[in-house]
Order: sequence, then C-alpha cells, then structure tokens
Amino acid sequence: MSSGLELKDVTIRFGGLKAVGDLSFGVGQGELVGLIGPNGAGKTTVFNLITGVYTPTAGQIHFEGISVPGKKPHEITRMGIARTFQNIRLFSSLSVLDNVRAAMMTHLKRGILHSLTRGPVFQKEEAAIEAEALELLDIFGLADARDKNAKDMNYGDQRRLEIVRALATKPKLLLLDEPAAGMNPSEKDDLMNLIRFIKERYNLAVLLVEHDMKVVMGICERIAVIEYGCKIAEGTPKQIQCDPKVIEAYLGVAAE
Ligand SMILES: Nc1ncnc2c1ncn2[C@@H]1O[C@H](COP(=O)(O)OP(=O)(O)OP(=O)(O)O)[C@@H](O)[C@H]1O
Repeated sequence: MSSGLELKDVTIRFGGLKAVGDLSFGVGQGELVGLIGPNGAGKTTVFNLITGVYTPTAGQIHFEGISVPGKKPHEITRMGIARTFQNIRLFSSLSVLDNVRAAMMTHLKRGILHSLTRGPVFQKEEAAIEAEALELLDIFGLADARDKNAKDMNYGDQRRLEIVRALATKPKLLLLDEPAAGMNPSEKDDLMNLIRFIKERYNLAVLLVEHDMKVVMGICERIAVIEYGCKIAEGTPKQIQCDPKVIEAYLGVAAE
C-alpha cells in the first residue's frame, strides 16, 4: 500500500507491558476502517503511535510512503493526519469559531512582522480563514453557535466541534477516537451520516475507534480487531460479526 497509512509489525512496550504487539494493518486512501477491541486492548495507543505521541519500540509506520516515527505531532498534522480524542480537548474558554480558527492556523507559516503589521495580505488571509471556518461549522450545524464558549455547548455539540477542529487542519486521514461516546441514539444516527458525508466531501480516509457496534458495523468498510494489542481478526463487518474469535473476545452475545 503506497498511499494511505500502513503499520507493519508495530510493537510498543511500557515497561513489562506489551501494549501493542506486532500489529500490521493499513488504511487506504478514502477508506473507512474500524479498529475495535475490548477496553485496554491498545486502540488509543495505536492512535498515539500514528500521531507521534509515542514512538514504537519496533516496527514501521508509513503515511503516503513517508516514515512517521520520530516526527513531532505537529509535523504529522502537517502531513495530513488529524485526530479527535476520547476525552474532548477543546479550548473551553474560546468561542466555537475561535476553536476552529486556531486549528486552521496549523497550515499557516506567518512571520512575526506579517502578524504584527496586519497589512492587507494578513486581512485577506483572516477573512478567508473565517469564511472557511464558518462553512465547516455550517456543515456540522454549529454555525449559530459560533460566538458561544465551547464549554457552554452540550456534549454532542462539543464532540462535533472536535471533529470540525480536526477537519480544519485539512487532513487526508482522520482518526476518530470514540466519537459516539455519550451520544443518544438519534445523535449517533446523525454522526454516522456526518462521517459518511465528510468522507465523501473531503475525500478522506477515516480510522474509527468506537465501542458502539451499530455505528461501527453501520459505516465501516473494513474492521480490524485487536485484543491485548495484537490483531485477532480483520474483514468486512459481516465477516467480523461471525468470527468466533471476535465473538469470544469482544462481541459476546451482542453479535448473536
Ligand atoms: N503511557 C502509558 N504507560 C503505561 N501503560 C500505558 C500507557 N498508555 C497505555 N498504557 C496501557 O496500554 C494498554 C492499552 O491502553 P489503551 O488506552 O490503548 O487501550 P484502549 O483499547 O484504547 O482502551 P479503551 O477502549 O478502554 O479506551 C492498557 O493496559 C493501558 O493501561
């Protein structure tokens, strides 16, 4: 797989604990892949490895043919990988619009003089950023909340704003860590439609970690299952739901 994300025999140890072991899988361009497994299986650790928070003890991670380990998180963001977090991480005292604007700055390479003088080029750039931020907020139904403090939004809206912020960095690959957590059934349905929509609209690849099996089985094209950091199965939602190893390790009676 020359384009997209590729993990090959990736291992990370924390002292005596092998949190991820010899893990290989990939996400092709424009693909929507699920990564599932029991609590503590290593899913968030995989996200932390892909985004440069951790460096693997062994193995390789490539994105569009470029090696990822050793790069800093902001360099990886610039390569086109964005993520959301299991525990929402917004600038809670900033407005909704400023949260998105701040994320958009990742791609700007402004000199201090340029920012201080606030000349016509600066003004034009600012106007373009605001227009783009508002367009994204509009798609997510959050444009009316633009001036609200992020902390004053309800939980579902905060989760959506997290995705908007990730999209604002113009990713090619979006990593979503439990985006449906705490959502009610109708919010989950909206979320599924939204993920499908943004994937098409922005030609995104998506890697989804999620415990809600209706969401995972409903939107993923392919699913990798891990247990104790090791892959125990990979396949289409249908194959995964019928896999005895997955049923035993994770799905249990829910899949029957
Ligand atoms: N920085 C760290 N130091 C030590 N152990 C860690 C560290 N990060 C993760 N772990 C351990 O690695 C294992 C995998 O954790 P991880 O959070 O990746 O699981 P998860 O599959 O995301 O779980 P959940 O579904 O509950 O979010 C756990 O045993 C966890 O305690």
